[in-house]
Amino acid sequence: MTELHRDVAGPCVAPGGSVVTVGAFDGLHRGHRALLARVRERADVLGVEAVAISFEPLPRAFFSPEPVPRLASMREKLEGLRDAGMDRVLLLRFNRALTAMPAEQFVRDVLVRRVAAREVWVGGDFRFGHKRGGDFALLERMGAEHGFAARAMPVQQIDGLQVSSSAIRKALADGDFAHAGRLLGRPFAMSGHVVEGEKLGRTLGYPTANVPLGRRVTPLQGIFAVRVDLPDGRSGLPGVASLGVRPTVNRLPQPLLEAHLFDFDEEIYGHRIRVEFVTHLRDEEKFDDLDALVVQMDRDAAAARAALGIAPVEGA
Ligand SMILES: Cc1cc2nc3c(=O)[nH]c(=O)nc-3n(C[C@H](O)[C@H](O)[C@H](O)COP(=O)(O)O)c2cc1C
Ligand SMILES: Nc1ncnc2c1ncn2[C@@H]1O[C@H](COP(=O)(O)OP(=O)(O)OP(=O)(O)O)[C@@H](O)[C@H]1O
Repeated sequence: MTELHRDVAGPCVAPGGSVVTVGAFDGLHRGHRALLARVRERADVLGVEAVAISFEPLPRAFFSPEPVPRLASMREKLEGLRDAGMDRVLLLRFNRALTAMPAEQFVRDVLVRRVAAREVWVGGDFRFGHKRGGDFALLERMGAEHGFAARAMPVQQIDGLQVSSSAIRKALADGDFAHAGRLLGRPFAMSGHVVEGEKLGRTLGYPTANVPLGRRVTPLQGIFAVRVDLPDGRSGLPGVASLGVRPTVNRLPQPLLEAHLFDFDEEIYGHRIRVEFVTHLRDEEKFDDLDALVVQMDRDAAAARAALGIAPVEGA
């Protein structure tokens, strides 16, 4: 069981201490996973806890006047950190108080007092604390004083470029799913619970599993060929999905993910599904009427089948 903490007060790890890493960890890309694997490995060698310290909301989103798209929801991040073998996750509230905290105080209060760090692993260019005043050199200096070792993880690169959450957001915004997948080390996907829709989709010939994304700012918009995993273990089910505000029917205040699975006729309300994005087919459009929308949905479904390498429907 991974333990989760949301505040900075008081010690929380076993007396032996911990091997710890710190960062935003949005998307858990190849760089993050290499770092977390090293933390797990070193914690096993020392016989102590493996701890990840992260922040919510994402620091970048806290500071940006523009909405910053997220690669993963908070829940997906926590699941990913657990799957990477973290014994404990400190998910600190990224608020004014935390941004005002000088780097030295973060080291003393959080790394030393709260998680009793024996080793701290970060990427070599990692910055932290008020006005990004803390860097690797500070960790080394303060580690010598407080009895922990600062360790720099070699930067993970693909095609000579540093793997980063920002680079993945950009690749997705450009529709370059292949590049995003290379940086992530797996295809980009979103998970969520299926809720009931207006049931108009089935009258149009395209029943959809509707997955609300809450206030999450998504890095994608449009119509996609997708593969869907169900909680019962069935995976890679082919389909076509729309992620948008549905301007034709009734414009929604928040984007909704809707997936139509091919040759599938089951109730999956309430199930948590994972939608993997394979190809961006087009942007969302406002049609004059539902007939025009259905003509386009037929084209989308055919294009998605082709993109997924499945035979076209007879007579279509
Ligand atoms: C393949 C596909 C393409 C879609 N394209 C658009 C679109 O371009 N514009 C739009 O307003 N809605 C689009 N939608 C959303 C439909 O309007 C929506 O699925 C329909 O209203 C059914 O809603 P319901 O699931 O709440 O019944 C698309 C849906 C699918 C499955
Ligand atoms: N490519 C990488 N190789 C090794 N470590 C990395 C890499 N990218 C990030 N890290 C480290 O992982 C931790 C979490 O990184 P964080 O999510 O804050 O940054 P990021 O992935 O570079 O995202 P952003 O693009 O938003 O800055 C930090 O310690 C960071 O230095």
